[in-house]
Amino acid sequence: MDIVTAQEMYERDRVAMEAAGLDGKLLMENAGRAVTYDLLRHIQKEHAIVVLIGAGNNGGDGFVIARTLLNLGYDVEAWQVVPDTKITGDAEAHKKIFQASGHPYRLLKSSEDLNTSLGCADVCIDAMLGIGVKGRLKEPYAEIVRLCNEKSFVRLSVDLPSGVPADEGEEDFEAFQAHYTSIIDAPKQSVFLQSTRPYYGEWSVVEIGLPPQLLPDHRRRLWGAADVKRTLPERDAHSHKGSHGKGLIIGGSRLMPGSVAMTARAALRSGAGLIAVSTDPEAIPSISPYVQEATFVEGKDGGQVPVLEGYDGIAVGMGLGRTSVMVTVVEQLVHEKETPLLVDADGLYLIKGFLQELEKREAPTVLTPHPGEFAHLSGLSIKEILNSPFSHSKEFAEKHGVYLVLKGPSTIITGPDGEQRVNISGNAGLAKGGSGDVLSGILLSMMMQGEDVMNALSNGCFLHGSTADLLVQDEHAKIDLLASDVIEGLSRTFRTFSS
Ligand SMILES: NC(=O)C1=CN([C@@H]2O[C@H](COP(=O)(O)OP(=O)(O)OC[C@H]3O[C@@H](n4cnc5c(N)ncnc54)[C@H](OP(=O)(O)O)[C@@H]3O)[C@@H](O)[C@H]2O)[C@@H](O)CC1
Ligand SMILES: Nc1ncnc2c1ncn2[C@@H]1O[C@H](COP(=O)(O)OP(=O)(O)O)[C@@H](O)[C@H]1O
Ligand SMILES: [K+]
Repeated sequence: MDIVTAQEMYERDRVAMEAAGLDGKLLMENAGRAVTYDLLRHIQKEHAIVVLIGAGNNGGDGFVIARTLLNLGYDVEAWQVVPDTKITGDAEAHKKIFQASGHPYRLLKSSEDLNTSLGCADVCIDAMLGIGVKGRLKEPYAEIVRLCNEKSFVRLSVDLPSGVPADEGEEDFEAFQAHYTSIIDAPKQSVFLQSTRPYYGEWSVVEIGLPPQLLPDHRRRLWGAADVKRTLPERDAHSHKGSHGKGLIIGGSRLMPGSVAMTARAALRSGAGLIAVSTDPEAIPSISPYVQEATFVEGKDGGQVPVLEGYDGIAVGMGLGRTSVMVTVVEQLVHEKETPLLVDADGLYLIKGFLQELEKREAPTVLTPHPGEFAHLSGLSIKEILNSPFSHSKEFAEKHGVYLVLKGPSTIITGPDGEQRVNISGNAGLAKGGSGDVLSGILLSMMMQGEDVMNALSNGCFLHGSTADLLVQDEHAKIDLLASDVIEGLSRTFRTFSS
């Protein structure tokens, strides 16, 4: 499913109208009706409903929604919150159809009148502003939004919660706090940002009849279960352990043995053929009982710098520490151009001095930072990253020729050519030490088994998160879930996808 900016959404509508001949009024009818039937899941027949209608096309959707609900026999009060002169174009056409259907609307004159009406409502449908919002809300919207947010009714938004910007990069806003948002055609960037995501509440996307083949491809997609089903490599009946990748994991130290142990076990649970671990010899006794299938490699001259040849993929950084020996290891990895490389945790700190050289690697380089680590790598502040994760990820990945997995509740995976995928599986049970180590193991394993790196990374992120989601449905709560539980839960997720 495509993820769009406001501009890209207007472009999709324009293509539908100009290239496919879909009339704007028809699109609005489609949108309004699709949203109505979606919202009905949250409305009961005995509910008193208020529909708030704003000045633009989002308000036009509101007239369609109010008409459809009234035609279906629901108890609806339609409030136009701007003067008649503000309702123009397709929205005005739908206002006329609404009136021709014999339905009355109320015009906002004072906020007291509206407040009385809101006081009697069970459900409030916000069709005030959508992707056309610019800057902070002006009156009367700002006051209405404040009134609505204080009420105890169910708040449902059309396309976007009014006031929420569609695009990343906007910091200064005030918005309707929806319990549920019915998104028209495609999720906007703000669905995935830390600051704007909470305003949407739960959400889903309704289809409005745009012609898929004609729509521009912005190469920014939400990666879902259907994509995983379509692209997850099948295990060939005639395969042997060498067919599924021989991986090397460099990490762990005397005081941090657990991280590399989890990465190795997660890689094996995700299908890697062979896993070798290069770690501090003192850490081996605590790692080996946890991953009996792994082997251990000794560095050159008995030291900690391993031989890097002979692997299908290498992961470095988990629990590695930041000593000068490790700088040498990372430097050699950067110069070892032919093996796919994944860098996480301490590895990300150590690789900063070699960023300019990554472009020269022939095999894929994957960096998996959380926002704090990305701030260190990029020199940006965490706030800047959280405000504009799409553009900063893209710029960084293109500049350094790397795959970037920017982790968080919405994880953004960016390729060196700027293509982006977003994963939203997972839950706050993953917000714990070790979750990232498990993800690294899964990603290493996926990269060794599939040819397409973007698919491998997107599938790995999805499987990691959806395992956590499955686990909190029955066996665990978000509070007690451990990273090691996710490793053991992978079997269940893989069975779901291979059945
Ligand atoms: N064919 C299509 O395009 C389809 C579009 N569809 C629907 O249309 C929506 C987009 O419609 P849109 O472009 O009319 O924008 P929308 O969000 O309704 O608002 C525009 C109004 O907001 C006002 N305004 C702006 N900022 C403001 C502020 N800070 N504070 C106060 N007011 C502010 C602005 O005022 P102005 O700046 O012009 O004075 C203008 O009057 C989209 O989200 C979807 O729901 C569907 O029907 C499918 C087909
Ligand atoms: N609130 C959350 N919702 C969904 N996924 C989350 C959440 N918090 C963390 N995660 C996921 O958990 C992992 C945490 O990785 P990371 O920050 O590197 O953790 P650590 O370094 O502690 O192992 C990432 O895959 C991230 O996407
Ligand atoms: K809205």
